[in-house]
Amino acid sequence: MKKQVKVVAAIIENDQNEILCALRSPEMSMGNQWEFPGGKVEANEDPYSALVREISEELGCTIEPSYEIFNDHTHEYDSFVINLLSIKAKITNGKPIAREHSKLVWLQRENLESLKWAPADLPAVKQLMDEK
Ligand SMILES: Nc1nc2c([nH]c(=O)n2[C@H]2C[C@H](O)[C@@H](COP(=O)(O)OP(=O)(O)OP(=O)(O)O)O2)c(=O)[nH]1
Repeated sequence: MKKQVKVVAAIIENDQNEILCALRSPEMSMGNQWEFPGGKVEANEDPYSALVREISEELGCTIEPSYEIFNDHTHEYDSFVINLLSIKAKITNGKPIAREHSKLVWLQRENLESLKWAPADLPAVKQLMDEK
């Protein structure tokens, strides 16, 4: 059976209604694809704590999650199965810095589809584009 991983991803929106998109660096697995920043949920960790931890580690800022799952999607890659939980969040302290990613951009919803997203993210991207 393929390895199963639970991943949380932050949909961070700013006051201009732009969404933070992050480009995975070539050194990361699934390099050069766009994602919502986040990472794997550790054992005995709840998704919201995992999200706050991952964003602090990856982007060096503090977020407040919305405490509801915006999109829950399971996608089968060639080598593993991902359960991706996308959660909306606001930055409460600091400014995001690409510590691990190649690039960070803020995009309006209608422009999200111009990026090459990790396949597991497409349902969340679509849901975001459809909601406004
Ligand atoms: N953070 C994040 N990861 C995503 C998204 N979509 C998606 O398929 N993934 C995948 C990429 C990675 O294989 C995994 C997340 O792990 P991670 O962000 O901790 O990445 P990592 O480099 O530590 O992973 P790995 O090399 O140890 O496998 O989920 C997304 O929107 N955000």
